[in-house]
Amino acid sequence: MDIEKVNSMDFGEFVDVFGNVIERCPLIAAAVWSQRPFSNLEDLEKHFFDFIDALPQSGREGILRCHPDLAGRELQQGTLSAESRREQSGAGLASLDADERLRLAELNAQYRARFGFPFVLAARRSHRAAVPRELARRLRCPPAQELRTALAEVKKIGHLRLADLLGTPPARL
Ligand SMILES: NC(=O)NC1=NC(=O)NC1=O
Repeated sequence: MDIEKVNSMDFGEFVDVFGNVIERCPLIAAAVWSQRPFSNLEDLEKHFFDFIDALPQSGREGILRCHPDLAGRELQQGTLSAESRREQSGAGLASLDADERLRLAELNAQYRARFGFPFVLAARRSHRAAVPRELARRLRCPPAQELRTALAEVKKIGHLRLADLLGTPPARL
């Protein structure tokens, strides 16, 4: 899809296509639409990211809270968004054994209890062995730093989803 096609979209089509670039946050696409025309993918992506960066802390934390856990209940129940299911399965998280799943659930619960939002990581840039290791490492970070780290992961996920939608190779993040 080229940027001219994006710029020609009406509101409904734009939100249909880009509404889940940031997981379960169609509001962001709904807001970014009014910034058209976009000069290219980078410009479109910048508007998504600028919207996130301009939110108050409660809004940025809210974006994180819209993310399903990695290898969590939603993956088991098949209620993930298509994008999340592809990303989590691609990282091998759908084929964890019971012990691995339990360990991740425990770490996710500790993380959420400490920070008040779920652990978010760009699964396509990770793999099943690295997830618990990265979660355990980040669990020890100061909250302000961890909020920044988690949002950087949201942007990596958003970048990869936008690159898929526009058919452009993703940057090496
Ligand atoms: N909590 C998460 O990190 N969730 C996710 N990361 C991804 O890359 N896809 C997800 O659903």
